[in-house]
Amino acid sequence: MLLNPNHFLALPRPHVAIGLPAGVPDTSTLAAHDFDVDTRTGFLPPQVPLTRLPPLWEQWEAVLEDAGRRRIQLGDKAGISSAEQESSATWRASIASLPILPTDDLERSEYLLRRAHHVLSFIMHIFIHSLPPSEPILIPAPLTIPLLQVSAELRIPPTNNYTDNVLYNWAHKVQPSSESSEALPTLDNLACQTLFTGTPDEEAFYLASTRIELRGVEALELMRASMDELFHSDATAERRLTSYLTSISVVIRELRTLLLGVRAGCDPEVFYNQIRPWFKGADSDARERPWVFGGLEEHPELAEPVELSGPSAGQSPLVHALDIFLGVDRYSHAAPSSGGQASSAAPQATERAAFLERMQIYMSRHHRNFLRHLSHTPRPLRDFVERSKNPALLAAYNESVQALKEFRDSHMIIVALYIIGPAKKARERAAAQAQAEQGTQGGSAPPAVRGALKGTGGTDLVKFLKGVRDRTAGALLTIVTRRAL
Ligand code: HEM
Repeated sequence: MLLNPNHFLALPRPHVAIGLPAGVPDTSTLAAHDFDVDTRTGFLPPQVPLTRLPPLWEQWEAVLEDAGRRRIQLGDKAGISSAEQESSATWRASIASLPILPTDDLERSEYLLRRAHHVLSFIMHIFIHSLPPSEPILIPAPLTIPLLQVSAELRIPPTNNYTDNVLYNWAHKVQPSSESSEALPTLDNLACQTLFTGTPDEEAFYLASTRIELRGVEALELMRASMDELFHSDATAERRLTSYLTSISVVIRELRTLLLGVRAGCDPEVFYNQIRPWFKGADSDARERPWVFGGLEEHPELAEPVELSGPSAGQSPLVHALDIFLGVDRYSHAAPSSGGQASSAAPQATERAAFLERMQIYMSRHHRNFLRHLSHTPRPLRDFVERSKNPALLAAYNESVQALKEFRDSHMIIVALYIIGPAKKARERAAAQAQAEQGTQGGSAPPAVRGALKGTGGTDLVKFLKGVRDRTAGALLTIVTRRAL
């Protein structure tokens, strides 16, 4: 959807470095003045994200479409045919021969920039992961320069992220009737715009997150209402907060059901072997090949990127918001100085805090600001609940924390099913193959399956996820009633 140039949203975007003049609202997106959090769709944009860039950048769209048409395969796919390899090489060569398209006119619109990041980051991941494993990763300038320019404008790294493949990747499955003019996304009418593999499994994987974001809107609304009550901090506020927290725990339990629902459409083996490898960032490449961004020497204004993790639902602003609102962030991934029951696991806690803070770099700057705003509230919920000694309020708070802990329990089950199990099978296959080839290539497993399992965000995933889950449980408050004092 392209906006009429006279529309207020088509006003020039604020300069990324200078910002807005005093008193001028940020209209770069529909809800930018509210941290781009829509009251109806939360962190998802309320309208279908732009599906195609204007003709000036048509060549990028055509390259992405061509990748889908050719069904480009992973460069290290077992048994890749020479026809598939040739097709990949031809596709990659078509990128190298593109002109370096200017991005100046994209910079007038947040929507154009987001579509450009979506298209270019998908192309870059396909380029990199379709390369034969023995080849160095040299990304050509017609891709790197515009991607780095667009990323600098959006203030996010140049890799494919959760905004690209979930938040700004939705479409209607069935076109709603023209009367439903708003055409908001709904849980049962969702599809994706772009996929790496074209498989229904990949779509089901993204849509599990899309549904979680959408169902989470009610939790965001309850958080907002709770913050109003924290302002009043009286007996009525305690009563209302108790009710809001009870409702939040119901929503979190539904998020858990939606998370587990991924099993209905996404096969673990397909996910692990065909889908997940496209997500890898530079920090989870087992071969540790550096990603070399071509053309930088001609563009001294562009910095060599250092943040190169792949997409992860660890970049979901909703889950971060729940952590921050409930105050479990200080427990689930806090730096050791934050005190409380958290202080015993100091070094790992710092690592976790660092990871989750780092994941915020990959979010849209509006959502990042929202989380920062939430974490700097002068009236934190947890402190109020603790001080109140109101047993019903404490119980309702604990119910929400418990629900979040159970969400993370289920997340561990999903990770075991989708990563740990298939990785074990892959290791066994590799070992059997190595054994069969013994004498010619030696008996050790190939580097792709050796060592601790890494998340696409680059974590030692089992240790990391267990730690976050256990520390969420550690945020439960002990119920000491007023009468007992
Ligand atoms: C098949 C489905 C899923 C798999 C295999 C999976 C896997 C992982 C892995 C490996 C990590 C470790 C961090 C990293 O390095 O990326 C992670 C983190 C995380 N994932 Fe998932 N995930 C799945 C679905 C989801 C969904 C649907 C959500 C919610 C929108 C979610 C939310 C998170 C969060 C918030 C983290 C950060 C750790 C935490 O706060 O607990 N995941 N996930």
